[in-house]
Amino acid sequence: MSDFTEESNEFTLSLKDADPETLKSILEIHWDRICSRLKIEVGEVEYRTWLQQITLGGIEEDELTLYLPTRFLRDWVRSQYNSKLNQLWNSELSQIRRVELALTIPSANSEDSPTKTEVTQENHIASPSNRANKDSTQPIQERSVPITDNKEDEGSKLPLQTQLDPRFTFDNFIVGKPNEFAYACSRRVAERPSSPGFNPLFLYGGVGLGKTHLMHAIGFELAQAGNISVSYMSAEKFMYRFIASIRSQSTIEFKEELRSVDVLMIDDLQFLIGKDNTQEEFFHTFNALIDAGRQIIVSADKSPSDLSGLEDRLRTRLGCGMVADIHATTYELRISILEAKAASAKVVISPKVLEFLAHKITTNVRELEGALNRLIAHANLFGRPITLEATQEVLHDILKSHERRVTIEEIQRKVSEHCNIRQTDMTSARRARAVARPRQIAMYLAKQLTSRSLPEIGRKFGNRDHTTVMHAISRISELIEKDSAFAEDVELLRRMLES
Ligand SMILES: Nc1ncnc2c1ncn2[C@@H]1O[C@H](COP(=O)(O)OP(=O)(O)OP(=O)(O)O)[C@@H](O)[C@H]1O
Repeated sequence: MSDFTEESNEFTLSLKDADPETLKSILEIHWDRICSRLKIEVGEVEYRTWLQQITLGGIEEDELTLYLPTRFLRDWVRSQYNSKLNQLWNSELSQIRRVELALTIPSANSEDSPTKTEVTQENHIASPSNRANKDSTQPIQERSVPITDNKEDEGSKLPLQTQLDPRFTFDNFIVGKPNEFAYACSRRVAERPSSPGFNPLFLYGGVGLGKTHLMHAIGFELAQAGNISVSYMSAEKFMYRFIASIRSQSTIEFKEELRSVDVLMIDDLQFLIGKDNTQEEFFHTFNALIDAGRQIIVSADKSPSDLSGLEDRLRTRLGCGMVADIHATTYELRISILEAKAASAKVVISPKVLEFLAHKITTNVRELEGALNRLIAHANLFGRPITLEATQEVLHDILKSHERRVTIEEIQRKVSEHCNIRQTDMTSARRARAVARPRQIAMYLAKQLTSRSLPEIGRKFGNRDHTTVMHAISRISELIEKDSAFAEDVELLRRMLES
């Protein structure tokens, strides 16, 4: 960092003279700052959908390369964010005059083969999000990322700024079994902050299930109610600001500012695990606010009692108010969320596509939303209807990461459920069409989705001969050819099983 002059926000060292390691660090620092700005400018959801997957490449003369994992993403980023990326890079480093967007894994003969000399492993730098995971256990003093995300030191930037995302309101939060309790508690706090029993409000649950959304919704509701000062920040931001205030000798102002708010919201508290000094500071702030009758809202990925690594006294106090968990989404909730989001984007998407997405992307709502946004953008960009085929093509990379091995038993169960027959009929001797046809479908899918041989499949279906399996496969293939409704049904089953 010695060759970085903070005042001029420019590197005294010429980029072309820098050794690869230094060059890498310089670009990483700037990329971190650009990403922070992009997040604010385009919003968290847009950022995660389109820009998070960008990785930093090398630089040649005045041209910097950024990589994207798929052609579609690259084209989209090129069409929507090219000038923004050029402008941000140029304002960060005036020596960069052009940003080139390329595909991550260039094949030797592809039209996307990089022409730059710098496309080497050595110069291929992970995106800040990837690196953040790796670095999360590193103490702040050892980080190479600057603790400010602006030219000014954060510590001298008080008063605190609250960045609430206007899209995260109660109105567009879809309520279902897994989140109804957390939603009700959040509503209650928004209506009557600092009520006994609800202070602090501790929201917890897995990644991307709506904790931040609910916190912002509470913040908006309270801010709209009038004279209430609300401060929202991630635990990470809290730490950066705290450390920056130490550096700029403005800790007293920082503390006073924090303690003057009516409502303090700290997101992703688990980040403070292992950061003892920041935890201590947070503990004092927490006590001062609660004692003064102010409302505190905290989110984390685990309940207070499971947040091992946080000091006991802090965990105990965090659990003293209302602790509300958000469970993993159910299929029904995912469908409702997709329907609501498609409706608000004023796009008609067939129920089959929504069902497919809800079956396939089960981990978190952020991913589900990102997938839907991508589909909508694709449909708008190319004027093509959103069919199941288009969905699979456009979401290729997302779907791939959700792929898993399917067993013959799962196939039998899913097909039985779908066709309304008993699972035992998959292995029974019954030959009535109502059971024989689903059994044939299951055999066909077993051949498609598993690596089992025909005799093995036969054995799993009540010790049938391999010729019976062969007959089933050819019969189903024939029907798929002839009957498009039947083909669609089998296709839906296949995609559900792959989810
Ligand atoms: N029930 C819901 N209704 C509508 N949108 C939702 C719902 N749950 C989550 N989302 C959306 O999913 C995205 C991710 O939610 P959010 O950022 O609140 O998750 P989180 O639990 O805070 O995740 P993290 O653990 O990563 O901080 C947001 O865009 C949010 O609007």
